[in-house]
Amino acid sequence: MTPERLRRTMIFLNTQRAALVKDAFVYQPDCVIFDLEDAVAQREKDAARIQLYHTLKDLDYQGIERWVRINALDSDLFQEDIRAAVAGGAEGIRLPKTETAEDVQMVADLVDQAEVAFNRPVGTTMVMAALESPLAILNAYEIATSSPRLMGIALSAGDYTRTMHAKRTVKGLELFGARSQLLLAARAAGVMAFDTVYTDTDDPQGFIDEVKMIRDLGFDGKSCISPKQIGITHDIFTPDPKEVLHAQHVIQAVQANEAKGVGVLTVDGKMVDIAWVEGAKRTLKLAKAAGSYRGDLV
Ligand SMILES: CC(C)(COP(=O)(O)OP(=O)(O)OC[C@H]1O[C@@H](n2cnc3c(N)ncnc32)[C@H](O)[C@@H]1OP(=O)(O)O)[C@@H](O)C(=O)NCCC(=O)NCCSC(=O)C[C@@](O)(CC(=O)O)C(=O)O
Ligand SMILES: [Mg+2]
Repeated sequence: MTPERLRRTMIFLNTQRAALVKDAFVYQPDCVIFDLEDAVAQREKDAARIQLYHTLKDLDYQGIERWVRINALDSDLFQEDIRAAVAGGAEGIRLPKTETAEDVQMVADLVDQAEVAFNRPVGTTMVMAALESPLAILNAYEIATSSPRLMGIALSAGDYTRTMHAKRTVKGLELFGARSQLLLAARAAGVMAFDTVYTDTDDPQGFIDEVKMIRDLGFDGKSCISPKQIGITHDIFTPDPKEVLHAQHVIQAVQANEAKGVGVLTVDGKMVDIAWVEGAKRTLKLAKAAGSYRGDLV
């Protein structure tokens, strides 16, 4: 249930605002998230859900993956949100404020029922769990392994810092433990890992620094709130030509030397062995997906 594709950017769209929703594909994010939760005013929830259904049915997002952030499980809205998302044909559902594996399993059961009710292929709608509290972070591995529908887990720092009584800072020390635990859980479970939104849209340097940091930590992508954040994130997640060349050298050299019975060697002045090959392949996959590598090593 984790179709391999790039998910470097997932931009939130307030489903209440038709103008945002109708043009979002022009910014070319990897994914959009139609928000029915916190961005939508309480009295507009039903209108937003109806708009969501028509958007999913009628607008061509040109291959951009469409996710729906449903309302949380402590509301009386999420069941109808799931039905509208599945009926409209969304690729996935993002569950906010996920706390336990059972939360995901309950949503997965409702998705099963909706797929049958609306004649969608059973098992095709993905689920992503947003972890927004200390309990969620402590349960990260159980959540990450909770369902075959689960594509990935995402950190949500706004609610996480609120529930931790922490202060959101530019350097992000307050998120270090949560980011590490979430990543460990995602990698151990074999699902994707997404970092939280950066809310200061007028601080490009702070955003750049944060995206570089989360890329280096190992995240697959970032939740975004503004079109300004999409190009920056894609650029940072695209390996530069030197990295692409080095990755090719590593794969070719390790393969050639393996045949000669040599395990460890020097490539471009750096020691490498078989352990470096997977990272090199990941670099080439990212470059290939971004159109900057056209070779056949991956
Ligand atoms: C912040 C602001 C109001 C600013 O608007 P402004 O209009 O002042 O912005 P400008 O920069 O002036 O816009 C320039 C041009 O881009 C267009 N444009 C702007 N934003 C766009 C967009 N998102 N998609 C497409 N288009 C867009 C705009 O229409 C204009 O187009 P045009 O007029 O044609 O020039 C706007 O961005 C916005 O609504 N963002 C999404 C907010 C949202 O959904 N929050 C909920 C999710 S987070 C959360 O809940 C916390 C979380 O739960 C997170 C977790 O779970 O991970 C946790 O706990 O941490
Ligand atoms: Mg939140």
